[in-house]
Amino acid sequence: MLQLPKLQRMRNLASTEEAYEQCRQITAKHSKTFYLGTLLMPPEKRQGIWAIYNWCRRTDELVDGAQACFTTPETLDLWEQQLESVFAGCPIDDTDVALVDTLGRFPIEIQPFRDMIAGQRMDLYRSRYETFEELKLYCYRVAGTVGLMTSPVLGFDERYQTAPWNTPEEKALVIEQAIKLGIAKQLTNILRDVGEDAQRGRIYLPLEDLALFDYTEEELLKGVVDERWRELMRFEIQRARKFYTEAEKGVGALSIDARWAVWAALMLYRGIFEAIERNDYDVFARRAFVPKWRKLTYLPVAWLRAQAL
Ligand SMILES: CC(C)=CCC/C(C)=C/CC/C(C)=C/CC/C(C)=C/[C@@H]1[C@@H](COP(=O)(O)OP(=O)(O)O)[C@]1(C)CC/C=C(\C)CC/C=C(\C)CCC=C(C)C
Ligand SMILES: Nc1ncnc2c1ncn2[C@@H]1O[C@H](COP(=O)(O)OP(=O)(O)OP(=O)(O)O)[C@@H](O)[C@H]1O
Ligand SMILES: [Mn+2]
Repeated sequence: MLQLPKLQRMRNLASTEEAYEQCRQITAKHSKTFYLGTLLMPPEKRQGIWAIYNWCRRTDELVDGAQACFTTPETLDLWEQQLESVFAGCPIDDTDVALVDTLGRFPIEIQPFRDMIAGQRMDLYRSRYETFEELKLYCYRVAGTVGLMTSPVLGFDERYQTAPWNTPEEKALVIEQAIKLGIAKQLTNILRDVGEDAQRGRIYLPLEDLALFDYTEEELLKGVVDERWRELMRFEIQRARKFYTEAEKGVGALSIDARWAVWAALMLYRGIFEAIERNDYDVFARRAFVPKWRKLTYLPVAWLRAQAL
């Protein structure tokens, strides 16, 4: 039996406040959009999101970051052991201290975290997706899971909780909508990063879609932008927008003090599609992003949307 190196707990771990500050810095550094979103929610909830964001970022960096070339399946096994330790209340390193504290405050389950690691394992051995169903499983694992991780922190509106129509089926529907928001954002991320991923030999767009528009893998890897490519991108964006539309129905079930943040993060991320369209679908030569001034115009609209159930 392969003996994995034992988890080595760091000696003097950070205090809880120091650990949350480290998580805040990581969130602010890696994602302006999500960081801005967390500032729109109450302190205890934003700290919990920072702790979850940091864990997700560390998980993603294992396969997507600078140390990815050293990452093996055994690395992810060790990372999963560390996760089990955190859920047992035993932090291994500094930022684990923040996640352990968050787990003590909110009813968060471990399975979505395990599922995200399973998604990262897919990135270790897969660089193509034949069908949208295969891609959807990947998107659930790396992004739909984030909706499941964060929903207990965001909380649910009491009117929604006590409403007579709030049947188990209704609750399941809202969970589905949380997952769909994650999938929608991952699909957005995939369309934004087609060029970046192609440079690493990765194509997330389903090959069945490329064939539909008579566009080849080789042309994608070369960054060919023509009418076939634009048609393919319009098709992908249209499908991804449907996931946002579904997810929007669930935002109203969240606590009112978290709805502004989620509406803002939803609109800011979906705004990347308009940036791709403004760039005439050239995601190879130009990174699509929402300029800061435009992000700010979304905030009052997100606030208004957040007032409605
Ligand atoms: C405001 C708020 C609630 C933010 C959530 C922040 C959070 C914990 C995000 C985790 C992001 C992360 C690092 C995941 C690891 C894998 C990964 C990279 C996933 C993709 C994210 C993109 O991150 P980024 O923009 O930094 O990408 P680059 O690395 O720079 O390329 C993903 C696209 C996943 C994002 C998924 C979500 C934020 C889940 C959204 C769902 C909810 C908040 C549930 C809402 C509930 C209902 C009922 C609708
Ligand atoms: N991975 C990246 N590669 C190239 N440029 C990037 C990258 N990430 C951010 N930028 C640049 O940072 C600026 C802001 O982009 P953007 O809003 O996407 O930032 P971000 O932190 O990636 O936000 P989010 O991760 O929430 O999308 C833009 O100029 C964008 O080109
Ligand atoms: Mn980013």
